[in-house]
Amino acid sequence: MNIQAPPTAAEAALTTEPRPTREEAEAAVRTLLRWAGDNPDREGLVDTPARVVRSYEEFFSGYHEDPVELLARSFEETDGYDEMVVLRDIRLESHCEHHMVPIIGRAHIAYLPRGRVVGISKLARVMEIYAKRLQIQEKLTAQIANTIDEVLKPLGVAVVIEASHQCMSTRGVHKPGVGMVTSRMLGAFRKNASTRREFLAIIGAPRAGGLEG
Ligand SMILES: Nc1nc2c(ncn2[C@@H]2O[C@H](COP(=O)(O)OP(=O)(O)OP(=O)(O)O)[C@@H](O)[C@H]2O)c(=O)[nH]1
Ligand SMILES: [Zn+2]
Repeated sequence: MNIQAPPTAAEAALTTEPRPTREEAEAAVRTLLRWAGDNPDREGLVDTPARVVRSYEEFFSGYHEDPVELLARSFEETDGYDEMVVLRDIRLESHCEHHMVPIIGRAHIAYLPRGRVVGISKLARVMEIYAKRLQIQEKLTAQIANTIDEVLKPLGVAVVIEASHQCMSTRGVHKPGVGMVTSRMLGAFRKNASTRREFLAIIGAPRAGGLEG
């Protein structure tokens, strides 16, 4: 089952191209090193293309994982627990799709179970899968909420992300300490103001700055 948003025409076109080999990826890093003005053959840089490619495997591992499969295992034995479940302050590390530099912050994920609950680590893992792709924060927020909603079919889902974008702090406009806050509220969290307020009170006020660490 694939319930993710259908790929755009541009994404679909890219996925039909064969994945480059490791050697091709390393050669691309070598080109960037030369373009930056350095000598890729000097001692300190000779292993850098291989290191960068290994880092990319880690940063972008989310393209090879399926968040739907992850959430498939859920539990019914909850003695009728029907209150909000909130995972607060989940460390978030992603990369912006415009500049390929880090987005660092935290996510808060909540849902209102409809009979079934899921292992809490799985909510953080869903976030990880989408975070380990090239992202904009709005899309990341929506993807996490939509996947939980469509697989678990709870009474409601809420996702809030607070993050700082290194493309805004270390380059371009150079504004460190700026926090971007995005949210996606579905079901009861969207329709019912008191449910939303309860969630927002639990996670506390967004903290601008102090997100880079
Ligand atoms: N909405 C949104 N914008 C983002 C996100 N990450 C980066 N951006 C912005 O994407 C925009 C890309 O703008 P461009 O003008 O194409 O690129 P640029 O010339 O590098 O822009 P500057 O960053 O302003 O120097 C910038 O305004 C970034 O701040 C995100 O998660 N969400
Ligand atoms: Zn960026």
